[in-house]
Amino acid sequence: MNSILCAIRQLSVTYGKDTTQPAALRGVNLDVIAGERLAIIGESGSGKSTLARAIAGLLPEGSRVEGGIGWPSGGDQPKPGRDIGFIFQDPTASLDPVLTIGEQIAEGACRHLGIGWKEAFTHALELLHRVRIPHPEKALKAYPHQFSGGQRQRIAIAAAISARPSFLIADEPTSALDMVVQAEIVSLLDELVRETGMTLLFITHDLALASGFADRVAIFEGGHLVEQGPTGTVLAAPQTTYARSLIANHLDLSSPPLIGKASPL
Ligand SMILES: Nc1ncnc2c1ncn2[C@@H]1O[C@H](COP(=O)(O)OP(=O)(O)OP(=O)(O)O)[C@@H](O)[C@H]1O
Repeated sequence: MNSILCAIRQLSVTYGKDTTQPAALRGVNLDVIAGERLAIIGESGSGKSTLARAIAGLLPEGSRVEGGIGWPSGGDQPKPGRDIGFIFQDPTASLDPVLTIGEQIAEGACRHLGIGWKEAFTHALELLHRVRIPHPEKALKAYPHQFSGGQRQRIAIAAAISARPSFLIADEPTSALDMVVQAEIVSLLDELVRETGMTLLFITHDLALASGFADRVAIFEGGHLVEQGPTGTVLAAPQTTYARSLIANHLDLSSPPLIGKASPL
């Protein structure tokens, strides 16, 4: 049986000092299993990004946290950038416009893998090949504005995995991209995770997208985790009204999964 990478227990998060502010997450209990692909699904404001930030230790100062997040395999809270790679919705915001692509990808490797810049640039070049950026040697010296949105997200993925994290969190990584590019990015992530054995937490509001590759889904509504289970089971026999309505909406739209696996939708 696979081991638990991250054990979330009775986790509640409230932003800011205002005690009248409703909690963004309330009493969440969830295990992330090492090596799995777990999709976090819910509509806007349901607390998905808050969960991701809490796991990565990236909540803003002043956030009130109750309950806890444990890492049963031992050691300290994993470090973002080194142990946890993070991919954001908007690659333009996550890449620095004044640094070359090579510098941005090499930086993580240099800082966390204990290698020098020269070796880190070789590593960056390999990663650019791996995420299939055309003319990688040229791309190393180029700047983010010289690439399309989909290519920028590939570069952001290369930067996120540069320090060889064992846990990758992708927070709506495809929502700023068109459908075809979305499918390419999802299949790239799927491939990278399969090759490296990384654990993937994939946040999306798109159930059809998640159904194509996630092993398990966890559905959030209003800060509560309302349902979780193997993807096929939740889709075939949802237990809550909310999950049923999410699935029904997709059935109405006949929205196909974007990649791979047989779709129960
Ligand atoms: N930095 C912040 N300060 C104050 N409130 C916040 C902050 N970030 C999020 N919130 C609030 O917390 C709640 C949950 O937000 P969160 O971003 O986690 O939801 P989400 O499901 O990821 O939404 P989306 O899909 O739109 O990104 C929302 O009500 C949001 O307004």
